[in-house]
Amino acid sequence: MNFNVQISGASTEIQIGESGIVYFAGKEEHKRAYEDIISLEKLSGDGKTCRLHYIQDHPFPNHKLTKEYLDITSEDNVLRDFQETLSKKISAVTKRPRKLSVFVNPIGGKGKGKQICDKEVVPVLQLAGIQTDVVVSQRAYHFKEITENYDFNSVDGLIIMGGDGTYSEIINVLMRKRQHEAGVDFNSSSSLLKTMDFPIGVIPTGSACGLARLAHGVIDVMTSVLHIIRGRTDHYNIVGGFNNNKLIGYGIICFGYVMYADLMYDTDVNYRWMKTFRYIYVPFMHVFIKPFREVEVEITYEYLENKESGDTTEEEKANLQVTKTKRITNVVGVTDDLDFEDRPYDKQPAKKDQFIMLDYTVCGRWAMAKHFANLYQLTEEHLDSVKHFVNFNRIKSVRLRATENNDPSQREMNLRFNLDGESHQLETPDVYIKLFPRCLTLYTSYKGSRRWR
Ligand SMILES: Nc1ncnc2c1ncn2[C@@H]1O[C@H](COP(=O)(O)OP(=O)(O)OP(=O)(O)O)[C@@H](O)[C@H]1O
Repeated sequence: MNFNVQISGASTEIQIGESGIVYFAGKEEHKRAYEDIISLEKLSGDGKTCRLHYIQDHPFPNHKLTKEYLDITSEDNVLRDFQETLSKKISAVTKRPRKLSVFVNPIGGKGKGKQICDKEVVPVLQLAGIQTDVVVSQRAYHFKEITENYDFNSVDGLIIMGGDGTYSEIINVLMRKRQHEAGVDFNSSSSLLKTMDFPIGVIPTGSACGLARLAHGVIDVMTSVLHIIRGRTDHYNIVGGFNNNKLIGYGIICFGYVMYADLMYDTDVNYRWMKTFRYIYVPFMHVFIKPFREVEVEITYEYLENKESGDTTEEEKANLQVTKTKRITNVVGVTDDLDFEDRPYDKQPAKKDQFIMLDYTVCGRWAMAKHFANLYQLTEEHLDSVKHFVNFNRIKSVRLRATENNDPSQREMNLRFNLDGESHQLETPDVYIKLFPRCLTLYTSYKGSRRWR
């Protein structure tokens, strides 16, 4: 089926294909997939001018998606038929959600979450024919309560607007609910978790939005909205933190122990009075002023079984677990097997179900500061250069147990553990972190490298 229209005053034909439309604008042929067509909006009262809103991909280097438009004129009945045909194709060919709940943290980041929701998010979703139910939190941890009680059966998915703290708070409730409904004992680290199929869209309006970057390759509100409109989904890892045979929580982006946990605790509790200046002062204090705290731990890394070989012996399996006792100053882990910046993306090995963890032994202050500055880029070359104090592993679980050979006055501190920026107090200084691969479903069509910058 074809439609005769004018684009920029020139007559042309829009062809309706299986997966998208094809038309000429000037001498150039354009193809637009149905998932990239936001809508055809009527511009003039007589119905003879319409605006085709569509999604434009900018894959490299910024990975952004932008919202563009094209004005089309024709007879009103032609444009009406074209509009109807497009709507039917979009419903039939794409997985565009029909209704979404939008949970907004109004104080995250620069405190603009609600304005961004009203001005940039909801209008574009409406243009794409997606209904929304906007819920704004009134206080800290309000989303825990809201998520417990909200009827998610009435929507196709959930959008979360905020930072990692908000994503983590809500996803933790949803993951527990999902396991509870399926009769899975989530407090047992050996339970096989049920994947959370209910799709979530993350829109970055907080100060740290690692999950949005991982899912979309960029921190950009419009890019996230347009990924949601495309309706495609992908699976992401989570880690479970366990202590004393209980689940502490699920981590969606990172975890930390010793320096990282102390630093986050100071930011949250001891130096909150400094307001935003604490985000500069507390890291500075931990790297340049406070003595590095050493904790002796028994640390058990569990490596991924070599699936390719198929016939792994019992001895080889046992060797996939390595236990060491060492004095560490810091532990930082992320939920994914991130890509290295200095390795071309197409040369990266296929993604495996494992996560990256760094543990540190004592080093000089400048070495640590330089390392943190370089870590942001995550290059193999850099990690090779700091091997003398940073131990890098790709693992599927880790157990960290502070031994009895530690200063008793630091016992309380050794009970601090951090998941996604949230401070937790352990009951015993013994934490087990396990990867649950691809348990989270996020709206995204991004296929590029997974990085933290
Ligand atoms: N209306 C609210 N008032 C106060 N706190 C809230 C409100 N809504 C959510 N919160 C809390 O805000 C915290 C931080 O949110 P989030 O991480 O999304 O934003 P952020 O700007 O990245 O935060 P942070 O400054 O902690 O990095 C969450 O723990 C959440 O419980």
